[in-house]
Amino acid sequence: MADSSSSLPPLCEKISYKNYFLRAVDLTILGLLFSLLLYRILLMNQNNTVWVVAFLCESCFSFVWLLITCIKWSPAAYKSYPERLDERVHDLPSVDMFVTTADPVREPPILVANTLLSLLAVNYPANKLACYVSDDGCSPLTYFSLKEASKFAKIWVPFCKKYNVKVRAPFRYFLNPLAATESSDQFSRDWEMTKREYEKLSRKVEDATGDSHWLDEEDDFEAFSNTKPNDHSTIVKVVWENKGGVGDENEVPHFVYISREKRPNYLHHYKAGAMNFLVRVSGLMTNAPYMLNVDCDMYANEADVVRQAMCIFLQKSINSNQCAFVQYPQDFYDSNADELTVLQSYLGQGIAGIQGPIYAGSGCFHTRRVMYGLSIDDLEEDGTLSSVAARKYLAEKNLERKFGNSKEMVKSVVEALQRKPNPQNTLANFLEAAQEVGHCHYEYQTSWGKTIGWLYESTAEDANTSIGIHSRGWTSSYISPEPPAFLGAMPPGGPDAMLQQRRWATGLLEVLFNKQSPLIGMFCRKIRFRQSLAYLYIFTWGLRSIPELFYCLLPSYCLLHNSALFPKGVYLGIIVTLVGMHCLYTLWEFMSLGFSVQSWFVSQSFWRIKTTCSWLFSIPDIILKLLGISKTVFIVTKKTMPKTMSGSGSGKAQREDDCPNQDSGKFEFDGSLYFLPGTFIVLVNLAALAGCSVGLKRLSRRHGEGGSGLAEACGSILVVMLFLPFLKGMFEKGKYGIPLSTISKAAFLAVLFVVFAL
Ligand SMILES: O=c1ccn([C@@H]2O[C@H](COP(=O)(O)OP(=O)(O)O[C@H]3O[C@H](CO)[C@@H](O)[C@H](O)[C@H]3O)[C@@H](O)[C@H]2O)c(=O)[nH]1
Ligand SMILES: [Mn+2]
Repeated sequence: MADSSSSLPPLCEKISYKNYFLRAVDLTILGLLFSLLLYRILLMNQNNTVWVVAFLCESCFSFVWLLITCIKWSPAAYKSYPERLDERVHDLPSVDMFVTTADPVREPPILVANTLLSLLAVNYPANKLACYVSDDGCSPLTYFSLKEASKFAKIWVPFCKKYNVKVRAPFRYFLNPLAATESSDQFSRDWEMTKREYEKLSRKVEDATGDSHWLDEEDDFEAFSNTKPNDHSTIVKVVWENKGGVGDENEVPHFVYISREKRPNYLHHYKAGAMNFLVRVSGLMTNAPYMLNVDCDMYANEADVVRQAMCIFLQKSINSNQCAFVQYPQDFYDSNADELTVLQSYLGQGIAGIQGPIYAGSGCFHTRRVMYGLSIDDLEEDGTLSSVAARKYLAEKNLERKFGNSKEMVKSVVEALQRKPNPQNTLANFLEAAQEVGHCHYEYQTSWGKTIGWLYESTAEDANTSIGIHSRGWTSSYISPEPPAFLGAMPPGGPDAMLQQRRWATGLLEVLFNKQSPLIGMFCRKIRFRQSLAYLYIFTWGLRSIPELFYCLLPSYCLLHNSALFPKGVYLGIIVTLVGMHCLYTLWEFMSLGFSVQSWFVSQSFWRIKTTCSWLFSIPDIILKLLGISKTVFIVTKKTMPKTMSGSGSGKAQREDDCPNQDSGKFEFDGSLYFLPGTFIVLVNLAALAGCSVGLKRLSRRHGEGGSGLAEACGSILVVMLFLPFLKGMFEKGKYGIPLSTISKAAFLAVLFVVFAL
């Protein structure tokens, strides 16, 4: 498809950055950590258990830093040139786009509708696109909203394409007032009309939310009567079919709504199960070679997203046949995830320089054939199936056993594996087959979720599927365009964020202990060694809660017990330099991406809070799962439609300025157990500091005799500063205040701790 003559400029370039200064900084920090460990070993027999505990914690931190240094060593990213695509590629490949939603209350249907509209309107021939929305909530309201949205799409899509609108999610676009200067009469008329129509759509959805009369009035909703989210038959609705489309500007791509069968006693595998159903239905209907998937809140913020990804897949010179997926970073329109953005930017680029970024669950283009289980060795140079692979995959018996007992499905898999272009079909012809592949028992004893499609056995289906792909030898690519390609929402600091972090940490630990574990793959699979280390870094997030928790308690324990935590004399310099360098380094990372000092501080604090308060719970979760006592669950994160956005801009500025949040950085609390460890840490450190200011004389007298001193007191102050949201929370009321019950439990534990330490 792509013209490979080398005289033409490339569709994309891989940019590798080698920064020797940063490498030196990473190594210096590592060196300091190792000298600290050495110092502890040398003085081990003169000191007590605290010394050993500190040594163990610091060994964990050093190991993590060693992993980080390896990951960041040779960062890379891709730059694509979508404007060159048309002259180079005569026949663009088709792309199936998937959106998953699961709960009409936690995921407002108007938000899902906006994501859908942004995808339907991307800059790509409409006859090459199809959008499938999977609704695990089986909600007539979601269906109604999406159906109305698809009617509005007939106005919205041509409007976006005619005026080359930048942001194609209407709720975002219409926040900017019409600029009087640059608009023609025709444009303002169209703009006003489109805005009115969007407002009508929003109102309809809002009205329908409170009232379900319309449900009984239309036959179309019959499929939803007497259904429960966890008990209903498969629903497949071809809402809009782009019949005989030629890809012109006024066309709207196909749009199909699906909801797989659910029964109370069946495992449904949450999002991974939904994704596999999406793969099957789209395989039957359109069978595009590439599949984009986004979470329901992550709208396309850049009209060229599909074209940019295709630049990577179609560029011959960069081993495009080996690239399994193209991942865009997850960016957010609220400022609740600055720390995640920074982490993605540095670690993401680092991993991109090894074997390729980790699939993050949203904003990713996958290759259908790879999802059907192919390994890198199954392909010839030119991308066709090798004869061995053809025998292995295309035998009818094998196909049915692996992909399930549907003739149509097997046929579509064969076509996909052989890269046969799909003939233009009428989507409605496949309704029956689509119903069949949505049955609860369809996947029974097949390879779905085991080696094919999105993999089960972890609530972090993204990382789980990702390591599966890299273990089969594939690479992946990372593009981070400006403005960001997709924007979504993150919950603010509080119970929802804790819940989400716990699910991530538990899900990642599940992969560490399943058969995909990087610990096994490192030696016997086609995954690169440093790539395994990158996975190891992420999968061990949950385990890090233990040393972090201990380290937050150590300064206070030492103050109370009057024993030394940190080295004495000139050796104290090791700790001081370490802390200082780490602060400056992370601060630089934040500021060079355009974030403020305050955002850096809030993130440092949030990182401590999430490890000790949320990730900590992933440990009992995983133990209970490994013992077979309980299963892990996927609780959907609550998403809210932002109301207070205005102005325009790009990139980082666009994210923050548009979302002025007076309470940003303010932590929310409730009575859940998540907030007990944090409150306990603050109380214990306050008690130690209070004790030490009362007994200051004792402190200074003992100084130099191996007891605690100023360094331990500073350590304690630092911990309290990092847990500042908790300190504030003790004096606040309402959702910003820590409930009395949590404070009393923490106080009780703190008293025990003090008595134990004295
Ligand atoms: O049973 C379920 C549960 C969830 N979802 C969908 O999965 C997506 C992600 O769920 P969300 O609650 O937004 O989770 P987050 O923690 O915000 O998502 C991150 O983490 C998940 C793994 O834990 C990944 O699947 C996501 O892509 C990634 O953005 C949403 O579109 C949901 O509708 C389903 O379709 N079915
Ligand atoms: Mn989300």
